[in-house]
Amino acid sequence: MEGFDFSFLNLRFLDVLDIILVAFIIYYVYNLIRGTIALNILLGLVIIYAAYMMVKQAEMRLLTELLGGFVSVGFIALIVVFQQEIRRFLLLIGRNASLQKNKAWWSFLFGSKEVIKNNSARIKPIIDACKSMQKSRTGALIVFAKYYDEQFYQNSGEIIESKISKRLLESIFQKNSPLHDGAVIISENRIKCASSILPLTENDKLPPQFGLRHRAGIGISEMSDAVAVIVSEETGEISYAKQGRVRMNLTFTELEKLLNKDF
Ligand SMILES: Nc1ncnc2c1ncn2[C@@H]1O[C@H](COP(=O)(O)OP(=O)(O)OP(=O)(O)O)[C@@H](O)[C@H]1O
Repeated sequence: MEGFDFSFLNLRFLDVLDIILVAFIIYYVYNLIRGTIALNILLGLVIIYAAYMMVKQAEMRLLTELLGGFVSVGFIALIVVFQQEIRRFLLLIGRNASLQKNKAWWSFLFGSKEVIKNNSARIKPIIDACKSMQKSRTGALIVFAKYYDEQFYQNSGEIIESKISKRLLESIFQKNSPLHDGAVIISENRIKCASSILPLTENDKLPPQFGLRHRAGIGISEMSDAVAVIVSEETGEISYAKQGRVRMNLTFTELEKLLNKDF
């Protein structure tokens, strides 16, 4: 029996590598936009492109002309529509490279146990503040930004530039405080600013009890490399938003683990 003839494929090692790298990029981009509104937009664009290819094959001239118009400006449209995702993608690549370097040096100099101890010391005041705000049903939105875009965050907020402290966090979010509305932004191990107004997510599949605070936390995690911790004023529940996805009803052990990983 004759076998299949694959000689027409004429694959070189570099072609295989090429395919693996493209698959890796597609997987990475999919992971980045999974669960966000960007995935729907991307699907829309893929459908338009597939329709264009079909009408072109079928030689339907009017439709080809019409859809061709979209496709020819496709690259620019992609940049405009996915401006925030591209920005997040580039930030992640850049930040990951430098963070990995720092972590490696830190472990080399002080050993990995020291890293964990150091992280716990940083995170403890935040966890303690969340515990106390949960108890007193004080709503809070705390954003941990790996890259601190000063202009963006401070536009609407008040500059704080302070060491992270439980009492400071509690006082900011206290209902009578003039700074309690909006988000506190933590970056580079400091409370950078408070009362920051963030972009709201447009995700329409969120639980109905999610109001503006949750939407703002999820929104910032969609458009940047930041993660957000949300303490609900209504229920005291702790939620955690990362890359546009949200984990609800966290215990403090879970919150500590997540912050240890991401912050
Ligand atoms: N764009 C925004 N950026 C940051 N914070 C915001 C924004 N919009 C609203 N907030 C904050 O959310 C608060 C209103 O929260 P809302 O009750 O709508 O949220 P929620 O998600 O239902 O949370 P909760 O469970 O705490 O009620 C405002 O007082 C303000 O502090």
